[in-house]
Amino acid sequence: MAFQVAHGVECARSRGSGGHAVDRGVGGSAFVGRSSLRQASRMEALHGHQKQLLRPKRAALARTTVMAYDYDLAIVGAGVGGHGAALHARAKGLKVAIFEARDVGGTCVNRGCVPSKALLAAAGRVREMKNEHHLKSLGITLGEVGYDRAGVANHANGLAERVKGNMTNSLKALGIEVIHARASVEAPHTLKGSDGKTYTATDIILAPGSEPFVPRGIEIDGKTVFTSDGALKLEWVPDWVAIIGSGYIGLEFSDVYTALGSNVTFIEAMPSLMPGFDPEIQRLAQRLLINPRAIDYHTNVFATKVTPGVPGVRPVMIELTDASTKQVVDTLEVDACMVATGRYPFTQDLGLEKLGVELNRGFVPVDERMRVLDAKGNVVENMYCIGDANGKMMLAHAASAQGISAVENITGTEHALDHETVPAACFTHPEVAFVGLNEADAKARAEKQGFELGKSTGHFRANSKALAEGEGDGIAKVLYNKSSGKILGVHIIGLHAADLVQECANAIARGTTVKELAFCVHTHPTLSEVIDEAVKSAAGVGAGH
Ligand SMILES: Cc1cc2nc3c(=O)[nH]c(=O)nc-3n(C[C@H](O)[C@H](O)[C@H](O)COP(=O)(O)OP(=O)(O)OC[C@H]3O[C@@H](n4cnc5c(N)ncnc54)[C@H](O)[C@@H]3O)c2cc1C
Ligand SMILES: NC(=O)c1ccc[n+]([C@@H]2O[C@H](COP(=O)([O-])OP(=O)(O)OC[C@H]3O[C@@H](n4cnc5c(N)ncnc54)[C@H](O)[C@@H]3O)[C@@H](O)[C@H]2O)c1
Repeated sequence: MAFQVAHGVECARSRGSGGHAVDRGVGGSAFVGRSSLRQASRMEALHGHQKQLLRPKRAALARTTVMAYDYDLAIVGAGVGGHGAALHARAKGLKVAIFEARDVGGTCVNRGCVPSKALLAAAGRVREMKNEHHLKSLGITLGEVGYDRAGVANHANGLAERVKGNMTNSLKALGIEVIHARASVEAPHTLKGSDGKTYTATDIILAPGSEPFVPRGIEIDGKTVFTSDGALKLEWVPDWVAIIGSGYIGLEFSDVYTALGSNVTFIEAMPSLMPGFDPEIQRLAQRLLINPRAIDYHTNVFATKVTPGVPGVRPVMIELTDASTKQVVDTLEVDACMVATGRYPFTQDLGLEKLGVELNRGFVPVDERMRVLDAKGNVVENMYCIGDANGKMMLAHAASAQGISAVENITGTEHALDHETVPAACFTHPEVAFVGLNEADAKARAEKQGFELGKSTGHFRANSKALAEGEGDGIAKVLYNKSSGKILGVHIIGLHAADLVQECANAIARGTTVKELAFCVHTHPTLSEVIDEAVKSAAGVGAGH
């Protein structure tokens, strides 16, 4: 490790004040919290990072630090953010501990991305096999299609367990100490565990994630009124389910429920469904994901009171209040109600006030390098916050990218993640995905910076692969700067949009122009040619299959 290498001494292990393993330099001064040189070089060799041994920040510390810390890095929360940070820190040779109060893998693995995608995969197949018209167009006939609810639920929950196990094993295999306790900040460099112990570290990354937000007036009973936490268990498939909120979670679950035979009623506070998406994509989504399905909706209304029911005895009652007039306008009676109204940061008992930090609607304020800021806007030294808890972007891959970024900064390489290059996807059938600016924001930027905004569209209906699959619905819209050719945003709805958007995210990240992308050869016949069509048309490059 840089620390020991800089001193040219080998370290011996001893116990620190908190009862944790610490390393002491044989020369007498305590270089505590550094893993042994042997261990470190094994890890460095393992990950091919030897060249980073002499990091500027660590080398400087080596000359001055005599503080005794248990770890180089302590991470609070072993969700995808904390896990990503831990693996990268270990690859960089740091001695790492990670605290987890509940389940390794956090929301994404146990109550989010993983089980929801498993449900969507099973439900999607049911939808496809029940679509006689679609199958007939491919020349397929099928008998009656059914599904076993418990089997579908087991698929989702079994997968979550498996991924959780893999993540736990990966932490242990790399020598990362997993501490099963809730941790809170006690003082600089110091955490207090719910196990009663005190832990110290040179740097601390907070990654406590988020929990479902339930608006006032809504009573959750976990059976007839539930959040995504309850819905993912798929304990029953209600005949009629109201979904409050038509964001990512609401949309994905409307896909699952309608495929499995439920009727869905959306309740959305904003004037249109899917308010977070580009308006052109919204309109197409309405045509593909809402209108042909057993879905009705109420927009511009809040669900102000929800009273649980008793299945087969009493319905769930939902009071609707007009968002403009604030008058109660309707009461719905349904079998079940799913609340998908966003998530709140899980930061209440973190103890950050001890360091002068003021939470912003619960979110931990950070700068672009993920460093925590105090109430005066000053950096709190050695304290970072990543993932859902900082509110920059509530996505799994954003959380782990922020974790890696924080570790880069901790180990002396200045790094700021460009969130405009982070793609997002909603895994409905077909999928919706985007990266960068939406059209309104791109227009505003063009006006402000004085360039002409270009817009070019590729169509799934003109794509051989999509047509071969019988899935010719959808578009890919590319927004770009007409002077520089640089891509500002891409919005896709259509088959495998979530995979297609990656090429566009990479292009934005690298500053690739529409012309450069148009000269990159796209495989035929693949869905990637939908992007090819859009960028070729933008760049004035002839195409044609
Ligand atoms: C239904 C659903 C589907 C989703 N699907 C997707 C998707 O397809 N793609 C996508 O990108 N994102 C998806 N998300 C969002 C994604 O799950 C989150 O963005 C991601 O989990 C955030 O990661 P995180 O590490 O910040 O926090 P979390 O995953 O919430 O992990 C935080 C962890 O910290 C622990 N913790 C909290 N406080 C403490 C403490 N004081 N001490 C010790 N441990 C603590 C918690 O127990 C938890 O395990 C989905 C979310 C939901 C709810
Ligand atoms: N595929 C994915 O990447 C994915 C999937 C699921 C969740 N997530 C993440 O999880 C987070 C939470 O998802 P979400 O769908 O709960 O939140 P969201 O913010 O995407 O959508 C919430 C919706 O609820 C509406 N709403 C809020 N309060 C309301 C009320 N009282 N009555 C009626 N409507 C109301 C909002 O207008 C909004 O449209 C998101 O930020 C998302 O990033 C991502």
